[in-house]
Amino acid sequence: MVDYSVKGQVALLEVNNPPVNALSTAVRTGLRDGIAKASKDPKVKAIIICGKGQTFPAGADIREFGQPPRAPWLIEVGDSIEASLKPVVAAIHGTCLGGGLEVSLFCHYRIAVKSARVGFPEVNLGLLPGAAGTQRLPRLVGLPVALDMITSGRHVTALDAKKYGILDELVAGDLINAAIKYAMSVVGKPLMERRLRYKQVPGADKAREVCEAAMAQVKRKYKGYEAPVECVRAVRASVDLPYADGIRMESELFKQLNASGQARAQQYAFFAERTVSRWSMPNGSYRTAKALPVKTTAVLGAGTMGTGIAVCLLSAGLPVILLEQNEKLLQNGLRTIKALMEGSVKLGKVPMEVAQKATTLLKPTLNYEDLKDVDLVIEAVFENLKLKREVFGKLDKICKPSALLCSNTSTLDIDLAATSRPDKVAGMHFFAPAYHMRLLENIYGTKTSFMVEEGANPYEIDQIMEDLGMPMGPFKVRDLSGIDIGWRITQEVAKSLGTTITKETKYLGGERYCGIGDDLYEKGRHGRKTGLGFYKYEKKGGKISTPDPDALDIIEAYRQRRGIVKCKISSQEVIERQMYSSINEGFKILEEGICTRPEDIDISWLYGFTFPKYLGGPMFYASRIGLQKVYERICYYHENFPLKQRDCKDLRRRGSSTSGVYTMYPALGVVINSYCDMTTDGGGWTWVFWEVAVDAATRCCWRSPPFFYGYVEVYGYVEVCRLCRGNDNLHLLLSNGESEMRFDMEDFNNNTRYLQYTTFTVGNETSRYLATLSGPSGNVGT
Ligand SMILES: CC/C=C\CC(=O)SCCNC(=O)CCNC(=O)[C@H](O)C(C)(C)COP(=O)(O)OP(=O)(O)OC[C@H]1O[C@@H](n2cnc3c(N)ncnc32)[C@H](O)[C@@H]1OP(=O)(O)O
Repeated sequence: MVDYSVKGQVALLEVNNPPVNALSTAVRTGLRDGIAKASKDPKVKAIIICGKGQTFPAGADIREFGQPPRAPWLIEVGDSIEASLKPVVAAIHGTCLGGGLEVSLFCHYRIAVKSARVGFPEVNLGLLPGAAGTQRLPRLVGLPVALDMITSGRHVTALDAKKYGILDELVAGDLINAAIKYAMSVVGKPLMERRLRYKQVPGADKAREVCEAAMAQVKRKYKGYEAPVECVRAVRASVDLPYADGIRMESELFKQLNASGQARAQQYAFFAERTVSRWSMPNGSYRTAKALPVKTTAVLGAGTMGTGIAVCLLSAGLPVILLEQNEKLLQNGLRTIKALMEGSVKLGKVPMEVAQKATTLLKPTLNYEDLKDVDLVIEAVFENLKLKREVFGKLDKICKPSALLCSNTSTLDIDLAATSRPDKVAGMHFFAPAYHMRLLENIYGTKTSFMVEEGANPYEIDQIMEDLGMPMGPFKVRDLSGIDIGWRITQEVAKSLGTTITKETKYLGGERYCGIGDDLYEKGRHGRKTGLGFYKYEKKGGKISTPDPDALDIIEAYRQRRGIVKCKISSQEVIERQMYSSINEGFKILEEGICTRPEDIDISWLYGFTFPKYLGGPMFYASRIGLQKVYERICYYHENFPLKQRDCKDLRRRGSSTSGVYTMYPALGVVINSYCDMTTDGGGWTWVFWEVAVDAATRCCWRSPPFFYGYVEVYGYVEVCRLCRGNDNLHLLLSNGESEMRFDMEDFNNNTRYLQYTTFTVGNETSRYLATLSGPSGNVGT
C-alpha cells in the first residue's frame, strides 16, 4: 500500500492504494513504517511522500469510518513525520484532500504541480478534519483562510494554495524528479521552524471577531448542519488552547460528529451519488451503453427554462441554436441569456473566457430549417400537449435521423410526442435554475398548497422548510418556476382526463384539487417573472422576495368562497406532510420500477431540490425515522385529510411488517433496514439483500451500502437480522426466534468472502443456512 524505494539519497514513500490513495489502515501503517525505515537508513538524507497513479491521498478511507477504529491513528503517523530529523517533503499532484492534506501539513515542506488541488472536504461528510487539520492549517495560513476552507470544504487550486502559504513551491515537469531536487536543497536546514505545532496562529488578536463572524455566517448559510458549527469551534481552539489541548478538543468534536446521524446521512449521500451513476435498465447498463456524440444543440423556446437550458449548454462549451416564434421573444431570450451568463461569471461559477466564447456559440433563429444538422434538440415550449406535438412533428421532419429530440416536460407523457423515431425521443427535465442545478431528472414534488388551503400561511411553511435546510421553501420555488406553468400543467391534466377546471373544482382525477394557484394566475401573479406571485419581488424577474398581504387576501377570499374554516397547522405537521408524502411517492416510484434503488430518489432530491444533505434524502430520512412510524403517519393524514397519498403497497408491507428483515431495532439505535429486499428464486432459496447501519446508541456506524454489502442466502425463515456490538467486536446475528447464527465482522473487514453453513432447528423443521457475505469489492453470493 506504500511503496518504499531510495533514489540516491532520498527515500520515496509512494502511496499506492487506487483509485484515490485513501489513507486506509494499511496505508497509515505503510507510512509509519516507511518513515521509521528511512530515519534509520544512514544513506537517506531526505524523505518524500507522494501518491502513485492519479493523486496524492484524497483523504481518510471513508469506508472505515463506521468500523471499529484501528491503529495506527493518522495523527500518530503525522507526529512521526513531523518529528523526523530528516526533512520530509510532500510532493502533491491530483487532489490532496482531508487526511491527505493533514499528512502534508505534518511534512516539513510541500510542493505541487499546478493542476493539483487541496482542501478539507470533511464538512461535506458531516465531519471536521480530525487529524490536526483544524489546529495546523490556522497556524500556517491564519484564521480567515482556514475557517473558509474548513467550513466550506472547497477545493483550492495550487496557485491559490501557494498564495495562502500552504504550498512552498509549484513545480513543472516530472514531479518526482523535481521533488528529489527540492528535498536535497533543504537538507541541513533547521527543521524546528517548519514544525507547525510550534507556530502561533497569525492574527490571533482578532480571533474573537473573526470566529464570531464565521459562526454567524455558517449558522445562516448551512442551516441545520452540525459540522460547520463544530468546525468553527475546533478552529477557534487553535488560538484559545495550547496545541495538545486543541488536538484533544478536535478529537472530541470529531468523535461526536462521527457518531451523529448527520455524518452518516452525508456519507451515505457521497456514496449514493456514485452508486446512481452505475445505472442499469433491462436493455443495458452504464457498462454497456455507448454515449452518442453531441457536438451541436438547439433549444426551442426562450422562456425561463429555455434560456436556463441554453446557459447550461453554453457553459459546457456546446454551440446552441435558440429558436423562438417571433423576434420580440427571441430578443428577450437573448437578453436573459446574456444577463445569466454575466451573473454566473460574477458568482465565479463560469470562467470569463467561457462566457466570452458563449457569445460566439449562441445562434438565434426563427427558422426550424436551421435545426436540420443538430445532434440534440431540447424543447422547452409551453406545457401544452397540442403545441408540443406540433413542435415534435416539425422537428421529426426537419432534423437528421440520428438527432435526439428531447422534451423538458415535467408532466406530459413523452410517448405522446408521436414521431417516426420514438427511440430517439426522450424526456430531459431540467430543474430550475437549469444552469445551476446538477440534476436532470423527473421526480415530482409535494402537495404543500393543501395545507395553505386549510389555513397555513405560505410564508410560515417556507420558513419551516428553510429552517430545515432547504434553500427555498416550496412557495418560493413555485414563484421561481412560474405559477402560470403550474396553471398550464393542471389545464392539460384536466384536458387529458376529459374535464375542465372551474372555480368549484375540488377533485381532479379522484384527487383533492387546490385552486389557489389558479386565483393567483388569474390576477396576473405568475411568480418572479411578473414581480408578483405568492410573494412580492423588488422588480419583474427580481430575486428579493417579501411577503405580500395582497396574496394573503387572495388566499383568504379563496377559503371563504370554498367555506373552509381556517385552522392552525403545527411546524411538525408541516414537515411531516411535506416529507411523508414525498416518501410515500418515493416508495411508489420504486414499486412501479421507475427507479430501481432508493439512492436514485435521494440523489434526485439532493440535487434537484437541494434537499439538506445532513438528512441524506427522503428515503434515508424515512429509514431513520422508522418505516412503521412513517407509514402510520401517512395513514393518519390520509384518513384525516384525503390528500393525494396514493397507497404504496411496498411501504405498507415494509411499514406494517413486524418480523423478518424489516423489523426496526430501536434498541440498537437506528438501523437502516428500509432497503432490504427478499426474493425467492426458482430453487426455493430465499435471497435476503439487506443494508444495515447502526448508529448513536452503539456509538458506531456500521455501514449501510454502498459502504458495505452483505448478501445472505437463507433457506428457511429468518426473524431477526441485526448487528450487535459484543464485548470483542461487532457481529451480525441471524436468528429465527429459536436459534441464532453469528458472523464476526472481522470477516467483513478483510473484504474476503465468507462462507458458513449452519444448521438451525425451527420448530420441527431443520433448515440449513448458507451465508455468503462479501465486502465492498466482493461480488454477490452465488
Ligand atoms: C481522522 C480523520 C481524518 C481525515 C478525515 C478525511 O480525510 S475524510 C475524507 C476526505 N476526503 C474526501 O472527502 C474526498 C472524497 N472524494 C472525492 O471528493 C472524490 O472522490 C475525488 C477524490 C475528488 C475524486 O473524484 P473522481 O470524480 O475522480 O472519482 P470518484 O469520486 O468517482 O471516486 C472514485 C472512487 O473512489 C472512491 N472514493 C473516493 N474518495 C474516497 C475516500 N476518501 N475513501 C474511500 N473511497 C473513496 C469513490 O467512492 C469511488 O469509488 P466507487 O467504488 O467507484 O464508488
